Amino acid sequence: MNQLLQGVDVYLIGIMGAGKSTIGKILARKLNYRFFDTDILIERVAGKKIADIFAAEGEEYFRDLETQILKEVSAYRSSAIATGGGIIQKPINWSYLRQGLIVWLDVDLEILKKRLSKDQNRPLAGKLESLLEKRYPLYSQADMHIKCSSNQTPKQVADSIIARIPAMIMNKK
Ligand SMILES: Nc1ncnc2c1ncn2[C@@H]1O[C@H](COP(=O)(O)OP(=O)(O)O)[C@@H](O)[C@H]1O
Ligand SMILES: O=C(O)C1=C[C@@H](OP(=O)(O)O)[C@@H](O)[C@H](O)C1
Ligand SMILES: [Mg+2]
Repeated sequence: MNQLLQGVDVYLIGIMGAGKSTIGKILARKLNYRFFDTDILIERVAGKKIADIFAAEGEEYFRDLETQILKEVSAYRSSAIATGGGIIQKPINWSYLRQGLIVWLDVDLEILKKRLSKDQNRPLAGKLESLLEKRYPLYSQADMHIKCSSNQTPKQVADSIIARIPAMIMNKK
């Protein structure tokens, strides 16, 4: 698999709660890749939780940090990157995402609502439905569309991504 992959990076995109962070970590382990999570790196650089960055500095500041971090991680090969749900909003971010394979984790709204109901660190969770509607056409521009059902475990989702990667790479050539 790794020979087939040739170090091509895998970027996970999708709305908050889709499983990018959870599945990205598993994917990296299975592929023997590095794992980056843009949100974790933003929190590390800012020295505070995402909710606190939004509250103190605002969304624009967060988005600028997000682009800076994305640019930095895009310099590495052989990595799986869990992005934040809003990364697809800025056109410049696509120039970094396009350096690898872009995988969209698509999860039904009812499942997302359940998953996010107790989370305190997603300041935009209240706008889930309108964000999903607005962003859907952007997520649709991914190289791979993974429709996740409610009974699939994160490991199963990671395996279905891995199974489709070789064909994706062939298509990109
Ligand atoms: N396939 C799955 N099945 C069940 N729960 C999941 C699945 N993927 C993610 N989760 C759970 O949903 C929540 C959000 O997942 P997370 O990976 O943080 O999503 P994202 O990074 O896309 O916002 C977490 O509590 C995680 O454990
Ligand atoms: O959808 C969004 O705009 C956001 C999603 C979050 O990441 P997850 O998608 O990992 O929850 C995080 O980047 C921030 O709260 C903003
Ligand atoms: Mg995440």
